[in-house]
Amino acid sequence: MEILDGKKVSNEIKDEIAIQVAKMREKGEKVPHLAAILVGSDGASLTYVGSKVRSCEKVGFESTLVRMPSTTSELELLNKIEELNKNEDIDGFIVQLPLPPQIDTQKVLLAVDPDKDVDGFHPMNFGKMALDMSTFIPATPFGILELLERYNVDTKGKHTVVIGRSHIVGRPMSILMGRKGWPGNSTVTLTHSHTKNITQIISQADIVISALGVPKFLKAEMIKDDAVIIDVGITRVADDSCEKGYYITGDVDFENVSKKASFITPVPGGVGPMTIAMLLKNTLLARERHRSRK
Ligand SMILES: Nc1nc(=O)c2c([nH]1)NC[C@@H]1CN(c3ccc(C(=O)N[C@@H](CCC(=O)O)C(=O)O)cc3)C=[N+]21
Repeated sequence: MEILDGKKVSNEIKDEIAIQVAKMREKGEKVPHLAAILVGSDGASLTYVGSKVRSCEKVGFESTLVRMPSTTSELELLNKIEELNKNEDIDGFIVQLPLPPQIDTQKVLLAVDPDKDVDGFHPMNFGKMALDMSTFIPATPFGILELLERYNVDTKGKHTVVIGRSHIVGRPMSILMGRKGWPGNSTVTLTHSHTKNITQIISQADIVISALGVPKFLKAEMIKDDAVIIDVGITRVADDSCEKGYYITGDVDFENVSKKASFITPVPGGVGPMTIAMLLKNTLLARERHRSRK
């Protein structure tokens, strides 16, 4: 069994990006600028936005964090998005999800200029991704493809079962694994809460991508020998004996499943750090596009 080490690969990617940014600086070029809007102060969002800002500093990007109170109205947020859309110094920005209930998430994601949508959530980018991948691929699916590629995981003709059909992971992942090319050319089953006989379907999978958010949902007896396991689930479990007062766990019962799998991503240290690294890659792409237009 081989660990798909997201922490190691994300650091390699950040080192590669840092070298590119240093060259831009030497040539006196503008360096990439990533902004994030955080509405409210949800613990997990603060952690993730924090690591995004720290990663920007590590690779030499400019970064801007816009904090807005959890009482922010939809109109106030839409106005802020319009401001960032127009701000030529900002190459890409994200609106950290989830948003408070008074704000319509779909409306917000549609308001982001697709040209700055480094999350790849805008329908325009989703459509292009499905066509020819010529644009921002959502960071988590992009990170999974990168891991499969770096570890040379065979996906051609394999049966991939995606568990969970979220807009930001499950649905794009099912399209990307079924596309022409590698990693891809896989036969994909997208499962969800209405899927019948889900355990029977999972038992046939060569590759399982679990993006459910249900701790230890995937048990060893559910998968076949040598399956490739990608754990996207990241759930915080309160535990006072832990330093941070919680520990995080994935959808996969890692200890037992790893005894049967051929490849497996750990949580933490797997898909999570890759999400950050690929967001930086998308921001670099945005900068290169803006520079070539000048
Ligand atoms: N507009 C938007 N874009 C996102 O990409 C986005 C989002 N909203 N909302 C939430 C999800 C989740 N997400 C993660 C990023 C990093 C880790 C990560 O670095 N996890 C570490 C552990 C971090 C910890 O200690 O909790 C790991 O898995 O090793 C996890 C999850 C990005 N998301």
